[in-house]
Amino acid sequence: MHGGGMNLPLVVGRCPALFRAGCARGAHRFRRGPADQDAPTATRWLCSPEPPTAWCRRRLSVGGEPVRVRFAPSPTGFLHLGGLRTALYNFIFAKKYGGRFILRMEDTDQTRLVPGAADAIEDMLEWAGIPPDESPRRGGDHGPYLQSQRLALYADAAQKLVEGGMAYHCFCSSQRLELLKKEALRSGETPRYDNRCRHLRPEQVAEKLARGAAHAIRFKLQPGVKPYEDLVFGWNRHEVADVEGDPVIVKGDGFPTYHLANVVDDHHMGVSHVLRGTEWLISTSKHLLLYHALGWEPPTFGHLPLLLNKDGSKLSKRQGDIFIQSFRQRGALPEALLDVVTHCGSGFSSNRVGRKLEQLIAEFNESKITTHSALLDLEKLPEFNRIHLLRRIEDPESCFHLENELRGYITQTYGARIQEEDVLESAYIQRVLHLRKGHFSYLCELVSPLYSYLWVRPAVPHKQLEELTPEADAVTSQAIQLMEGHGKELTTEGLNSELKALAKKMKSTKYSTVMKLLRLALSGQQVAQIRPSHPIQHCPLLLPGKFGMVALWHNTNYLLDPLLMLCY
Ligand SMILES: Nc1ncnc2c1ncn2[C@@H]1O[C@H](COP(=O)(O)OP(=O)(O)OP(=O)(O)O)[C@@H](O)[C@H]1O
Repeated sequence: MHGGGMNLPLVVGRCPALFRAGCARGAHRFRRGPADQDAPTATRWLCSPEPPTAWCRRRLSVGGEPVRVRFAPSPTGFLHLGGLRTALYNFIFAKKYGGRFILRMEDTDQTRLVPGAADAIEDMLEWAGIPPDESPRRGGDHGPYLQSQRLALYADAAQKLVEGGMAYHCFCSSQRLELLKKEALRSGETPRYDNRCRHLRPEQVAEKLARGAAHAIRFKLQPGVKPYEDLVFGWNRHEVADVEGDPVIVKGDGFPTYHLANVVDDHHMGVSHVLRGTEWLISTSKHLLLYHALGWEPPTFGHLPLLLNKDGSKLSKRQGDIFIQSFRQRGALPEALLDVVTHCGSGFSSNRVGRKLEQLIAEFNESKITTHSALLDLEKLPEFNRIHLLRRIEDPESCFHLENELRGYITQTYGARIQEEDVLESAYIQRVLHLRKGHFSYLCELVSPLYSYLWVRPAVPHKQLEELTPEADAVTSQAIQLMEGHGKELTTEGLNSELKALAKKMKSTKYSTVMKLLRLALSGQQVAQIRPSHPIQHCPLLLPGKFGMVALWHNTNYLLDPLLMLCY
């Protein structure tokens, strides 16, 4: 199975034989070769012909050079869950190894910039609890952190490459490039630049530059790419010159392309580990050629699996519904979103919900990151959010913030309809939060029509109550007396037996009708709201179903008002 190696076009992955034999990182010095001619769909695994070289092999520099990782989004849209996942892994990696987490904005594609996106991305990282140590907003020793402000560095690097004969000016028009592309497609080949301008004589180049001819700069791809060890994918080598034309590194507008800019920035910013999405795996050999040509030591690379939509497509900035801020607006908590992006596997020994960031950092293990991408599962978000809301309610400081947020929702939703100002008081709101915790997934549920009785008196027509029983007035006035008599000392258990006794005294009203009547009068609800799927032992003052509202109103000193209404 492991034969001798030669120039193979694509090298990705681990040797299944070794992997099965227990080598976790897969195939040291093995690479995937082309499929056999007679078995085109099979994969042959071949020995790597050359041992990996030291410069492409730098390991985690714990205790040595500081770990510096960067999250480098393009502000061509807002942060989405896939980006959040990659940012989180960078953050965790930095914190685990005592390093620094850098945010760099890759804003060189000026045509696609979205106003406000750069700021919004940084806002969302902060909101998610994974703030960068260095960033456009925070600054740092290796700034500026916006690529558009680092153009001189790219120009220097490009000039160095041109002067060293490793890059050249390309004067090909867009029409010619388009034609090349069309011809390739017509003959069933992969389009690639034919490297024509590589062969221009120096005087031809000088003449064109002198008359101001439009041009780009292309990097000369050299054969003989060296293998490198990816933290996730193991040994890799992509003989890029065999399949691609020389890539543009500086565009006609003077801005660098991703390939040059990220190499130059990672070098000047002292980035030790590049952890980015797998879509860049194929480009890494190209980047290593650039490092080599510039005489720089490359960082260690780790390509992270992508988050995919259910249809298998990559999450994209063009999908508004997966933006972090839209989840935030809908009431999702950052901890719940972190659960969503870590729950789909990879990087942790186990898949647990409800971990705090410190636990994620402690449990992170980069050797557990898998190579396969993960499908985004948003169905679990409400449940994750419920768990984290419950935790926040139990923490006094977080509960105080929730209280304020909920007060905002109440005034926004009910405004002038609020008759009793007490419902806005801290004690009352906190009480509601504690009584209902574990029963709602989003804070705004507490101001939904289902819960309106908590904030405004229900307007239940007397006639509707009488439809339940002709003894409606008698039942309600006796219930009032009962509550007045006991005051705050009435427990739910006590109330339960008292109401049973009350029902017995009635001529034609069963106990169940008494409860229905009170529920309707107090809440405006025909049916009990407590979700049977959730245990209610956390809510000692709320009995399942029928007693819920009575106990709540009573114990919040809000007691008899709603019942009194019935008397008029
Ligand atoms: N779906 C995804 N899952 C995991 N990581 C992702 C995903 N999409 C992007 N990333 C990573 O997030 C980082 C920032 O990406 P970027 O801002 O370019 O987002 P993008 O969605 O890829 O952009 P675009 O939609 O413009 O292609 C990169 O390292 C990228 O690999």
